[in-house]
Amino acid sequence: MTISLYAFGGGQMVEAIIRAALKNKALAPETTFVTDINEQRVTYLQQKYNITAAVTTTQALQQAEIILLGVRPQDDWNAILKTIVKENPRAQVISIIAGVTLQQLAAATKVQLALTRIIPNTLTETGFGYSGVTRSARANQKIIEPFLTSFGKVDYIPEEQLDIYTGYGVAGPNYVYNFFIALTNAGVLGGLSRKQANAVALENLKGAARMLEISGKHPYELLDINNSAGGVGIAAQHELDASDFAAGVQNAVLAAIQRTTDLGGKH
Ligand SMILES: NC(=O)C1=CN([C@@H]2O[C@H](COP(=O)(O)OP(=O)(O)OC[C@H]3O[C@@H](n4cnc5c(N)ncnc54)[C@H](OP(=O)(O)O)[C@@H]3O)[C@@H](O)[C@H]2O)C=CC1
Ligand SMILES: O=C(O)[C@@H]1CCC=N1
Repeated sequence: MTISLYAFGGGQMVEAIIRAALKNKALAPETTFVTDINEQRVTYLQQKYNITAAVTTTQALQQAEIILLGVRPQDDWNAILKTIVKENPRAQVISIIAGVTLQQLAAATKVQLALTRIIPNTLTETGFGYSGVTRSARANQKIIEPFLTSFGKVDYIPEEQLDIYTGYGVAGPNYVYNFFIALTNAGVLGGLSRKQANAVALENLKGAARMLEISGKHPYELLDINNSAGGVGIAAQHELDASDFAAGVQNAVLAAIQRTTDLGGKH
């Protein structure tokens, strides 16, 4: 069964959500509406997904079962919330805005909305990737859950963990993409073609993830299997241990968490 949706902001994340939810039949094109201050985005979404991506469609907003707040923390979500209170205060309102708390969202209106805060992952179409989710007391899990699970796995977490989830989990693919680039460049540096290096790295990435999943072994145990005495693997391990590799990744995650909190705190 599909649910009607009205999204404010039609950027990268909303597009990724809609693409997966339409594909998984949680949304139907005729009851999916997106509004964006950027008219080119509206036209693009309309043409690509056959949805009604209109600049103003008050009736659609009034009838939407779920309203998605898809703008950035720096955008005027206060004004959007006021519009929702005026047009459809009974809808389930889902905010994907990084860092902005339920309390901050609630403070923007006098009426208590059925608010849920989620931090979705751009891996929407893969079936992988967790959304961190925190519901307010008025949110209706039965209504929102089929929609949420149509674009990823759902992890209900305390709100104080959402910023950590954002910097670590949702920005998570960024760290993996960076590792992939570093690794494939190493293959090319060693003398493989770009095509070969990409193919080998992708298989290793998928295979190593699967090994971690099915073996139940700690990664140190898996490293033991790969490192023979006085051999190749341990020579590489020595260089990695002497480098800033681990600290670099950890500092990047901590910076992302801090940035999430800072962005929310600005409001
Ligand atoms: N990308 C990601 O991986 C993730 C993003 N998020 C969250 O999703 C939200 C959107 O991020 P993302 O999609 O990457 O950003 P984008 O910049 O791609 O999208 C935001 C869109 O909203 C538009 N916009 C701004 N103000 C308004 C308004 N008042 N009414 C309607 N539209 C408006 C912007 O237009 P214009 O550009 O012209 O200002 C832009 O098209 C953010 O809050 C972010 O924290 C959460 C999890 C992951
Ligand atoms: O960069 C961003 O703002 C989004 C939020 C978390 C990951 N990407």
